[in-house]
Amino acid sequence: MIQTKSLRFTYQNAKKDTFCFPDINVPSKEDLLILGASGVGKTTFLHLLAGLLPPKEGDICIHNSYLNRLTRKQLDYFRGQHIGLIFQKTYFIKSLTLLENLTLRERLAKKKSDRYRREELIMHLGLSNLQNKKVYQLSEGQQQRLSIALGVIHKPKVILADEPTSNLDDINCSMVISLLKKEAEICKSNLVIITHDQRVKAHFSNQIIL
Ligand SMILES: Nc1ncnc2c1ncn2[C@@H]1O[C@H](COP(=O)(O)OP(=O)(O)OP(=O)(O)O)[C@@H](O)[C@H]1O
Repeated sequence: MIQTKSLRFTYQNAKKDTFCFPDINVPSKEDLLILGASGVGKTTFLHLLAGLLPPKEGDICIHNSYLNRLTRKQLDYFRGQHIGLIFQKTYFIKSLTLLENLTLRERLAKKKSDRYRREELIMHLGLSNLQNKKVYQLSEGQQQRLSIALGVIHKPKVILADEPTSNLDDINCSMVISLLKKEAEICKSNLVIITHDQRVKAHFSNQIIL
């Protein structure tokens, strides 16, 4: 469950006015697509939901925890445990294998190593025959699927994806959306996607425009 109320944010030293974001209320296991023109503040909003930026005013409540009331340390812990972030560009450790990157992500989330979960995820994402390859040996599309795996390996309560399809052709765009939806279903998570990719609209009934 994700709820925000009267959320406002200003970048330090920025010329732009304060961002005022609409209130959202996403019940457990539901999805939300956030659309909007370039520069309107989509990534900023996503970073607020992830606890990466502190709001100037307002509340962000995720599964009964108010992010704006947590200390920095509590917030880092909460994010590691409960938030799955999928960025447009993911920073892997390219000299490690796909499997080693996943194991490392589990450790950083302070989750128990779960071999079954790793194998399940690798299989769902069609990466089984690549698990021992170094990341630099993977194609762009394979790296994109690994970035989804890294975002959801720890079964987060909320999956936040920033423009996950913008560089993809139509076939890969549909595949990435259905993989994200499937993982959200398995993890019983909320899936929130921000995009200006109009192709994604058809896949989500719950949408807002910033
Ligand atoms: N760290 C920062 N400091 C100051 N201003 C910033 C910072 N990050 C973003 N901005 C500004 O805030 C505005 C919103 O940026 P944001 O990245 O949230 O937009 P967006 O809707 O995600 O855009 P796009 O679709 O192009 O990725 C932009 O005008 C941007 O220049």
